[in-house]
Amino acid sequence: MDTTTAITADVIVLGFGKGGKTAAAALADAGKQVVLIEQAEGMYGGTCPNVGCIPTKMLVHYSNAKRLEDAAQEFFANSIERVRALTTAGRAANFNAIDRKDTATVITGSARFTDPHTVAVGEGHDEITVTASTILINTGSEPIVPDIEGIADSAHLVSSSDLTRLERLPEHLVIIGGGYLGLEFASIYRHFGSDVTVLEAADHLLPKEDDDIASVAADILAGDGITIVTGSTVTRVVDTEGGALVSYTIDGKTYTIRADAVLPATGRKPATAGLNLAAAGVETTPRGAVIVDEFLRTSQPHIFALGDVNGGPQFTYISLDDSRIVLDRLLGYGTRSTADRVAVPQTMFITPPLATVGLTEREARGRGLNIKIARENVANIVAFRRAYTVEETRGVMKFILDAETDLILGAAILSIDAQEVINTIALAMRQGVTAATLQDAIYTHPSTSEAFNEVFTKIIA
Ligand SMILES: Cc1cc2nc3c(=O)[nH]c(=O)nc-3n(C[C@H](O)[C@H](O)[C@H](O)COP(=O)(O)OP(=O)(O)OC[C@H]3O[C@@H](n4cnc5c(N)ncnc54)[C@H](O)[C@@H]3O)c2cc1C
Ligand SMILES: NC(=O)c1ccc[n+]([C@@H]2O[C@H](COP(=O)([O-])OP(=O)(O)OC[C@H]3O[C@@H](n4cnc5c(N)ncnc54)[C@H](O)[C@@H]3O)[C@@H](O)[C@H]2O)c1
Repeated sequence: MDTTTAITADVIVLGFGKGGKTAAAALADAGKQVVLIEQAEGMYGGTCPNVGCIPTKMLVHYSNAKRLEDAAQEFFANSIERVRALTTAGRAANFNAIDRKDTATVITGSARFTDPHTVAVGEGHDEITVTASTILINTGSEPIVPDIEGIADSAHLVSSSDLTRLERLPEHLVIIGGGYLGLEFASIYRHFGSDVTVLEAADHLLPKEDDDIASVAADILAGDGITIVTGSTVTRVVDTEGGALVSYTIDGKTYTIRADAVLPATGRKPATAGLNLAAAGVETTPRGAVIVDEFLRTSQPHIFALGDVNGGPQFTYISLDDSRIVLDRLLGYGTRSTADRVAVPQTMFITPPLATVGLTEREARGRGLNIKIARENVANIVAFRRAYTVEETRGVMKFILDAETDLILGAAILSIDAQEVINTIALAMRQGVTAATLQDAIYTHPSTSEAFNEVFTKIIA
């Protein structure tokens, strides 16, 4: 007897990520029958509000609020509890925002394709199949656990998700990889009171940034007591009664450190393994990313891929922008594309945060551009009084300017409020606003934007 439940819809959305949920809501509001399939109840709303941006940024906030007299473990546990409250509320709001619509349904279970128009959830008697003319893949990405002897079986292995809900503050956290994720957690856990070691394979930290910016960031992290070991190859993790022993080599010499918790932060790969994309005829790269064109169409024109799963930059706002492109194609004029993106900023939420946009000096010189460089340390920018009022004068601001047109080609801002003011710079770059205009603008006082009144006069090259 066939007990499979078969549903027909207009649109299936696989995964509750930023792009998928935004598109699902808009399509349902436009009268389409939408089925959104999410594999885990704990992930309604996707990575960002549950185990990504939101809990980590709340942990940045709490870890920075900790005073010397606060008991580390108690303060940490209270902070995690507040994070749990916020993520729980967010999850319910996200679920209701879709499932309460008359034309939308959320199904919970892991989805896999059975043919180009059909997706199945569950097994045997519990199987549900959904067929639709349009399918959006928005299954995100998952951490890469590096191929290091003993790491996968270690009882001390933790994921980034674990670090947003741990019950006990680790005494010593070892982080493998000094990228966005690794350095944010290094900063958070160090401020809560853990000893933190970052083992980075590259010869120096933040190799994509200019050396002058990377070295200020490295000095700030080291000044906060984070041990950063660059040029290191982690070879082995061995569990002992006293914790995990993590061995690494530098120039052929082996060192071993003890850890309560070991976080691999060596990148995230698109989450496509369980989707049975072959049944849909959807092609992937060797890394498992769904191959898309600039309109986010896959090798099957009725199937789109949004967010981390399509191998683009792994940021929530990129997934959101992906939804704008797909919605424009499904409900609008079909002209919007990834090629429209100019000056997309990013922020690493260490303390203070490092926000960047556009070209680095190295990239600009590599392209043979005629540039000038404005740069000043935060502590030396007299107009930046806000930094003194909040007692955080660490950092640097750097701008790469076109020497002929005075247009901004790139920026690196390592300072308080960097995550905010970088958006002004990105807007200026998109709108063709010159450095002189930003320098002469009226800003509120005391504010971080005021630094622009001065920093553009600090031409160093
Ligand atoms: C710790 C951390 C901190 C971060 N901080 C920031 C930040 O500050 N700012 C920022 O912009 N970005 C940040 N990011 C990156 C950001 O979270 C991601 O780029 C973004 O969430 C990706 O969204 P998405 O739409 O691609 O999918 P996701 O939000 O990842 O959602 C995909 C969903 O699909 C589900 N799924 C997977 N497979 C299946 C299946 N087979 N069937 C059904 N459902 C499935 C998953 O459970 C998940 O809920 C952070 C990431 C991490 C891990
Ligand atoms: N604030 C944010 O926007 C934010 C925060 C966290 C994560 N994210 C997103 O999540 C993605 C994943 O972050 P991530 O930090 O894991 O990846 P990443 O690619 O940013 O950094 C990985 C780092 O690990 C190093 N590495 C790789 N293999 C190694 C090894 N075997 N041993 C030691 N070091 C090794 C790399 O040199 C690199 O520095 C990022 O691309 C980012 O887009 C964004």
